[in-house]
Amino acid sequence: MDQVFLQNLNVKTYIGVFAWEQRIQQELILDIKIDWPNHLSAKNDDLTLALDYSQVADLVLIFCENNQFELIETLAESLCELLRAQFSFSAIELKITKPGAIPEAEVGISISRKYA
Ligand SMILES: Nc1nc2c(c(=O)[nH]1)N=C([C@H](O)[C@@H](O)CO)CN2
Repeated sequence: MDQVFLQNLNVKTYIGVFAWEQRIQQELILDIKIDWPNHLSAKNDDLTLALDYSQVADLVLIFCENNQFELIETLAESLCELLRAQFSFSAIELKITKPGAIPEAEVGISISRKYA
């Protein structure tokens, strides 16, 4: 399946399990891959038939700015549901990296969801 992707999307959000984290916005890096049949938009050279990555980015940025979770897993699930409701795709892969969470490594989670 073709995909539309956004890589290294930098968002700011309230995220974390600790009290100090719940008072400050932190940076997360998102990599998003969404299954989308790109041949239709290509054939017609028509953005309305494409999955517009700008619209995806705007939705994700606004959601992150306006919501707060403890776990990045919860944010990931919520974002997949939000994007699926808006754009009706059949599958999504989402990776969230939390820079600076621990000094020794780059850490995060990834999820993959398929819909009927
Ligand atoms: N699998 C996860 N592990 C951890 C998370 C998380 O969201 N998912 N969060 C934390 C803390 O918030 C940490 O990032 C603070 O530095 C720890 N482990």
